[in-house]
Amino acid sequence: MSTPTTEHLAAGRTADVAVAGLTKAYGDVVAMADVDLTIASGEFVAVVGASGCGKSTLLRILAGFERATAGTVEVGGTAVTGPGPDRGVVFQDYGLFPWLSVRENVAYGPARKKLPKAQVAELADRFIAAVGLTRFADTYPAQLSGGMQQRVAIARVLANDPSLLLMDEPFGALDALTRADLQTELKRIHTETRTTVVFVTHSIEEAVYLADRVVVMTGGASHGVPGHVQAVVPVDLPDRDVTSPAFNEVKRTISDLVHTVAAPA
Ligand SMILES: Nc1ncnc2c1ncn2[C@@H]1O[C@H](COP(=O)(O)OP(=O)(O)OP(=O)(O)O)[C@@H](O)[C@H]1O
Repeated sequence: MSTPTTEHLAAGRTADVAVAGLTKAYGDVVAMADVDLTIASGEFVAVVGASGCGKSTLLRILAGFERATAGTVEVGGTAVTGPGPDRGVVFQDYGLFPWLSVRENVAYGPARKKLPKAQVAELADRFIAAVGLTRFADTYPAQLSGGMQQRVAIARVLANDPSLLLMDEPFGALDALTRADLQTELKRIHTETRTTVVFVTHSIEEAVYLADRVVVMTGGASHGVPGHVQAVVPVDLPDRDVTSPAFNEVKRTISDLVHTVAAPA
């Protein structure tokens, strides 16, 4: 695979996020209650927590796929009332169009915006290069490995120039080496674009490696207490050496918080 291009990845749009008093109930079950969270423009925030604590629910509400039962969500100062092109979403399953080539998948969003053809082609090529897939631009998703398909999914979302990138376990289905590669690339892309990122993961190590701050959620229906934010941990490390004592100290702090059992309401 070719080395990803670090040039020409111009800073994209970026937005702050304000979540206040967010509550989501499914019938009688309150999945998540009273979540407050502010994210600065350009920040990378990871969300961790045990299964069922409401991580994906929070992300889906930010994406506008679901409406909150109570509370408010603003992205870039505008209330979220549904999905919008200002927010790009990457899931664990790549969600590519199998009948389109890599280039056509990445060009899809810009083409729908009716940008001039040359600009669409330039955008597609730039983001395909950014994820290291230039040599594969004319191949189809079925011909690519899972890691390569997820690179295409990331390029496709970035080509739409979102101001907020929402990622739900995007590397969860990948083997450890591919996952590490994509983490490094995402970190580099974030450094270059400064797009605000909210990244849901089960891996505390991945969260500490990638994020400026880690939101720890606890609770959930099976705990008898709604999912909520237990703590927000800043990752104040000069580098992200996963073997360093400082890195492991932050991991331990977060792990202890994840396993905090909230008192039933
Ligand atoms: N469409 C739905 N209908 C009913 N309950 C739901 C629905 N979606 C989510 N829930 C419930 O809301 C709670 C939070 O779910 P959510 O998927 O957000 O948790 P999560 O932290 O992302 O879990 P996981 O780590 O397993 O993906 C769970 O108890 C879940 O059963």
